[in-house]
Amino acid sequence: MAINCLRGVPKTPFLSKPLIPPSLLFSRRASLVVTAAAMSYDKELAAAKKAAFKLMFLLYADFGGLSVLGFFSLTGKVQKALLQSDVHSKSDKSPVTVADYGSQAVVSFILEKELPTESFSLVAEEDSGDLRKESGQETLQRITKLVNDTLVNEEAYAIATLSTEDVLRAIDNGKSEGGSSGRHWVLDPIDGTKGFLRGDQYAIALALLNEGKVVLGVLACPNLPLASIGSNNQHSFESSHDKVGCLFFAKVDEGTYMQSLDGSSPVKVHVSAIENPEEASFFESFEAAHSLHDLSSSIAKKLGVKAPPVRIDSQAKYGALSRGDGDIYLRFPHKGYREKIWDHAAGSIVVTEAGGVVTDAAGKPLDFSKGKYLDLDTGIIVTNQKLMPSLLKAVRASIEEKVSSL
Ligand SMILES: Nc1ncnc2c1ncn2[C@@H]1O[C@H](COP(=O)(O)O)[C@@H](OP(=O)(O)O)[C@H]1O
Ligand SMILES: [Mg+2]
Ligand SMILES: [Mg+2]
Ligand SMILES: [Mg+2]
Repeated sequence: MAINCLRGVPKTPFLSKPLIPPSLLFSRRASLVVTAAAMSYDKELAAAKKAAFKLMFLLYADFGGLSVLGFFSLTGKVQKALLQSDVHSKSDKSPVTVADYGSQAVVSFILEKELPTESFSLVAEEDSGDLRKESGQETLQRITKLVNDTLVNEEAYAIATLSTEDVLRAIDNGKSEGGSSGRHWVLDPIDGTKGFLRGDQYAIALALLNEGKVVLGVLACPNLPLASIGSNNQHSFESSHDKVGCLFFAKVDEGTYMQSLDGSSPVKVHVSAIENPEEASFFESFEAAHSLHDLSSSIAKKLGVKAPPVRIDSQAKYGALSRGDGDIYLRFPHKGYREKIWDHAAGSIVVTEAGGVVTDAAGKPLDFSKGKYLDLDTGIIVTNQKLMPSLLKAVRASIEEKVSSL
């Protein structure tokens, strides 16, 4: 497997925390240390992974013929074809499917059930507006069936079949505005809906914010091969016979891990160690409407990157970068577009905990504390620590050139 990784599972953080020195006892700092030590986010991570794995099994394309999962393989394929045909248009003309709504309802429902003692705040992409209209009733029925089918084996939740009203409520849990205080879950139920519809890459992206900082992220990429997707490997993932389906997870200060669907142990992953830009490769959106491909080309050229861009959808780019499949991710939306936190929260912690750096085009860290939008300068750039200084220089020079040519 061409992945830069060490085998192993995360250590229990409690064991590695230092004892509090007596001089700090009863001080404000001591209480902060205690609070930090108490925040292992183990329960939260387990709940987030449970929801993401459930959706992966439901949505993934193929699993390389593993006999033990043969049943899932067949139903998954049929299920996915049905879900891909069920597409609607939102008010901003972007697509939304029964899978987007269903995934949001399932994640919202599982988090609430798994973490009953915590106050629950969720900032998520979809809302129930269109589903409450007369024209949305048929779609709502299909979403409700999908959610019930997904939760059917959850006897521990002691739930009867969910009604359409239960499903609408679960979707609307995602209406929180987020912000700089308290805890907020951030969810993109299907990131890269266009990739999902094409049979290419997409992700279920779930993160937890605490006091405005991302402290945990889970990125499920049902179509991402376990093997590296390097620059010479731009195939249709649907037709690949390699094993597909990767789940990345990260907690603050504990590194990033990748897990497959076959029940094997998580492996620790790292971003690439490449220092020479000539050997580097870069990722960008498949959709030219989502990122200025000409600006990325100009940056790559200035930097000396020789390989052609690897164009893939969704936060699978962050996942692939976190395991060293590529070295740089460039994202420059067209003028006027405002980035949303759910498009970057999970991906950014997956990359930073794997040793990478995520900033805006001015080199500032992304600020997730301002509500549902990211307030940033021009674009988002991601790479390893070694390449960042020269990348930032190339970004500045290319942007200046672009501005002076207008
Ligand atoms: N004009 C635009 N510019 C930049 N991003 C856009 C965009 N329109 C939509 N997007 C965002 O791009 C995301 C997909 O990113 P990528 O291009 O990396 O696949 C979409 O997520 P959803 O598919 O969850 O709606 C959407 O939030
Ligand atoms: Mg969308
Ligand atoms: Mg998205
Ligand atoms: Mg989405």
